[in-house]
Amino acid sequence: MITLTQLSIGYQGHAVIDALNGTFEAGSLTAVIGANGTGKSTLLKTIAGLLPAVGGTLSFAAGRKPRVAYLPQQAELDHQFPLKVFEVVAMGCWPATGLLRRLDKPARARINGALDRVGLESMAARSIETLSGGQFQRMLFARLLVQQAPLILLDEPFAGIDIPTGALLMDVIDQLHKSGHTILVVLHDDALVIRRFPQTLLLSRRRARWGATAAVLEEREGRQPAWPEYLSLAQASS
Ligand SMILES: Nc1ncnc2c1ncn2[C@@H]1O[C@H](COP(=O)(O)OP(=O)(O)OP(=O)(O)O)[C@@H](O)[C@H]1O
Repeated sequence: MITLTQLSIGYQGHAVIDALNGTFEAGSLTAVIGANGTGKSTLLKTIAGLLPAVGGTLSFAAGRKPRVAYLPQQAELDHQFPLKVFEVVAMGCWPATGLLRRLDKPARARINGALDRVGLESMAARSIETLSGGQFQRMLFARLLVQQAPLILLDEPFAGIDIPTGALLMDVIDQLHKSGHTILVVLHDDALVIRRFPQTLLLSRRRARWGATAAVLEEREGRQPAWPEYLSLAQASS
């Protein structure tokens, strides 16, 4: 679905990370992990087309970029906009219906079904300014369900979210994965990555590791000593 060839990403011509090579296969579910500042959000923004690549190429299957649904970190979103929950979820229909076309019955049914799926059926008429962080994220996931974009990019979707909401949203991600969407998710929770993400891209300042999650994490753990050196010495001298 997406192939990166010697891709350098960054800002104003300065690379944050250089020479990324690899492929996100069609229908894959990949966790993008790494320490703070290693370029995870930058990579998603570049794939979404919001940032130009600093160098190298980003190519898409069939030579055409698919429709993309991109969810930035919550902090980058405006929660104060004067819209109702239903209206935000209905935006997911725009690629199919156009901006000004009235929503037909099947479209309304899709929107209501998505609100139901994320447990917001009773909040359709609520103003989005009144939503909690978890409710806001549920609403955005309902829009993803309506949108049905082939490529889905999620930047830390569970940050600041309560556990039941996180579990529900992870199930929605699984549902989208099973129905064939290609999904990249930036995460900081290794336990979740191991349990639920078949593929991992680990970004670091030196080089990226890419592949089956168990192999990528094993390689990373393998590089770290089990105990810090000073502790081993202290034990040896006691
Ligand atoms: N608009 C910008 N202009 C210039 N540099 C930026 C900009 N946004 C981010 N950076 C820098 O690019 C680097 C990568 O940032 P990015 O947000 O992609 O990291 P990240 O891996 O997503 O980090 P985190 O886990 O903290 O969210 C950082 O050094 C950051 O300071």
